[in-house]
Amino acid sequence: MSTLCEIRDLSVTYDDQPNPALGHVTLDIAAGRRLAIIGESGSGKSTLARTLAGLLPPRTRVTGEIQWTGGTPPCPGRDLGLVFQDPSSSLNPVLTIGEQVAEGARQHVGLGWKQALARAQEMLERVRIAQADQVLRAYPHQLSGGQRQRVVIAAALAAKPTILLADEATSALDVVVQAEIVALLDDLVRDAQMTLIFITHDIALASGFADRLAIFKDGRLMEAGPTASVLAAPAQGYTRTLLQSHLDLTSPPLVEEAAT
Ligand SMILES: Nc1ncnc2c1ncn2[C@@H]1O[C@H](COP(=O)(O)OP(=O)(O)OP(=O)(O)O)[C@@H](O)[C@H]1O
Repeated sequence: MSTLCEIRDLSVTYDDQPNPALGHVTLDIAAGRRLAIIGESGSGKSTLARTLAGLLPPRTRVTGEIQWTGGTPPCPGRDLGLVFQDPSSSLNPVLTIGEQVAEGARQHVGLGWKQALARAQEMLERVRIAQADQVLRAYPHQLSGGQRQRVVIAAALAAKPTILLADEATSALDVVVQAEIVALLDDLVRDAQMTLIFITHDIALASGFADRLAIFKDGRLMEAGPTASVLAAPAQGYTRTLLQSHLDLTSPPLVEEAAT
């Protein structure tokens, strides 16, 4: 298993803030695997995502190191596809779906419009949008929330990035659509052998498909490890609380001992 990136003692403090949003984070991200970054609101998950994508606001103070295999950080949109929580705000209401999905391939791969539109249709088919040829000509408001998020994923994949970073990508969707989108992401990254960084507050959702979990609280990495090890023997009381808060009479236990 090769390493995509080594994060060492990373601290990030926003310009107007006295305290760091992330403090002394050390974490390895394995290439071609699925890492879930888990934490409650304000724990620093999106800050980590922005740092990895090179999208922090100006004057943010960053200390520590991020070493990327290959030396240079990935270019967002080209090497690193981004999917955020709210598909409505990721899509431009006055551009067709085709234009928006094709844009990444045009801008980052240098395809002409005709080829980029063909790539867009291929991507819409890959994210299992029915009648992709017609959807190319549709506008975002003509689609459901789940379809819009599939479109955003298609746009993120249009330049064929090697990393997909999904920040609360399913949180705005209902539970059934959420499960479909997670299954889709899982299939897509397996097929293309991409690295998936899946950010969520939902440990149960993440545990279903991530290879590794990294648990954050108050800007600190509480623990990280293979999903099965973290579930079977959480090292931190906080992780145990997260796991136990997902146990109820209708869901199967995540922790073996909790079943007894
Ligand atoms: N642009 C910003 N300027 C100043 N402070 C910020 C900025 N973005 C985030 N913060 C602060 O940094 C801390 C971490 O926020 P972050 O968004 O990374 O957490 P999160 O775990 O992603 O939370 P959520 O799930 O609510 O998005 C919070 O205290 C937040 O208020």
